[in-house]
Formats: sequence, structure tokens, C-alpha cells
Amino acid sequence: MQLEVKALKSGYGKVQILHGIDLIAPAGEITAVLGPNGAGKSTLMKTIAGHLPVMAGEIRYRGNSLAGHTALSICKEGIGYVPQERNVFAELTVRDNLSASALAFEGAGERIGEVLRRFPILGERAGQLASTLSGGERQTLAIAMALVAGPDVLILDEPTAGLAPIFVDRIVSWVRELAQDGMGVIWVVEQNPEKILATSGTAYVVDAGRNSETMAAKTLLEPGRLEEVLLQVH
Ligand SMILES: Nc1ncnc2c1ncn2[C@@H]1O[C@H](COP(=O)(O)OP(=O)(O)OP(=O)(O)O)[C@@H](O)[C@H]1O
Repeated sequence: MQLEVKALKSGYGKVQILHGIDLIAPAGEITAVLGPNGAGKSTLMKTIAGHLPVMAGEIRYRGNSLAGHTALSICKEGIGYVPQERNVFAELTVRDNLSASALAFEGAGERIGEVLRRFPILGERAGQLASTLSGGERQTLAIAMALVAGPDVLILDEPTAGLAPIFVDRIVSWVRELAQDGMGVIWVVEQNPEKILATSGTAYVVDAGRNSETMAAKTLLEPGRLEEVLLQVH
């Protein structure tokens, strides 16, 4: 069971940003996506999640094409998406954020307790407004909200950007556990990608809306390799 993107073109209105992206995200693996600012990484994630229309190409999951599906139906197919920004309801409590996320999904209410146990940091703050959470706590809540829907694939857009190292470690290890349990994960990596690259399968480098290079993620940990790959794209 894998998610497959083929020759994907997409953008905003008439402005085309992706010019034919290929990517495969297998179950049970973390697939890393990296590239310079403005390369189109978030645009790719938004398109897979159904927040932007497919202009051309394909997104296939479980043998079905997802093109033309709404964001909600893609979520119901089992693809969870945690956007980079505005990913929680600030004026709701932690528990109400999880309940809101559960509304559209059968059986999701029961997963709230499970998620609160998996993330004790949220269990302790269940009655607290999301606006009062730290950056790391908020990001944990955003991931937990996606998990309440019971996804098989999780798309994380720079989930550890700007977080304290302790939260980076926690989130990396939670996500690693999810992948070990069989979930497919697409992780858009940020400036300090070593921790996630060390535990990822394939890394896709994107530049100017196109695939630039694809390699085993661990090879990017060789001295100087990451800089080399990212510099080449300029
Ligand atoms: N809502 C929008 N309307 C028009 N253009 C947009 C919109 N959002 C992003 N873009 C443009 O699309 C291009 C790709 O942006 P995108 O956010 O996908 O890049 P990215 O690789 O995720 O960058 P970053 O690493 O900075 O997050 C950029 O040129 C950006 O200005």
C-alpha cells in the first residue's frame, strides 16, 4: 500500500508551481522531501491532501486516483495532513480540538483517549486553550488531530521547524514509532534535517517545482553531501 505521485502539476489559480513531480511514499517508511525555500514542497503537500487542484498528472493511493477528490474525502481515504501553519483552533481547548477533528470520522471519538495516552503532554493539558500551548505542544496537538482520523499515511509539512531540540527528538521518535507500526509518512524537512534523515527511507530533493535528485536519505548524512545537494539546485 503506497502513495504514488506521477508527473504532478499544480499551483495557485493560473500560476503553475509544480511542473511534473514524481514521488513514492511506501507504507512503514518515512519519505523525506527537501529543497530550497519556495521550491514547491508545501504546494506538493497541499495538492496531495486535496487543498489545491491537480492541473495534470496523477496521485494514486490503494490503486485509485485521488485527482478531483475533496480534502475531506482524501482524509477519509486514510491520508492525514498536518499543514505548516494554522493547524489548530487557537480558541478551543486541546480536547475540543481533538473532538472537532474527530467529527467527520467514524470511530474517531474513541481514538481521542488513545491519542491522549500516546501524547501524555496533551493529556496533561486537555482542558487548556490551544492558544496557550508552547510551539512544540501545539505541533504535537496538530499531529494528534490528524491521528484521530486514523490515517494510514501522514503528511507532515516541516513539523519541527523552530522547535526546541527536546521537541524535535520527541516528534521524530513518535513519528518513527508510527512508521514502525506500518504508517507511511511524508516529512517535509527543514533546516536541521539530520535526525529525520537518519530514520528515513528515500529523500526527494525538489527545486523550482521539479524533482532535482532522489536518493537514500541516509546518504545525505555523509559529510558535506547535504550542502552539496542543496547548493546544486541554485
Ligand atoms: N497562495 C499562494 N498564491 C500564489 N502563490 C503562492 C501561494 N503560496 C505559495 N505560493 C508560491 O508558490 C511557490 C512555492 O511555494 P511553497 O510554499 O510550496 O514552497 P516551499 O518549498 O514549501 O517553501 P518553504 O521552504 O519556504 O516553506 C513560491 O514561489 C510561493 O511564493
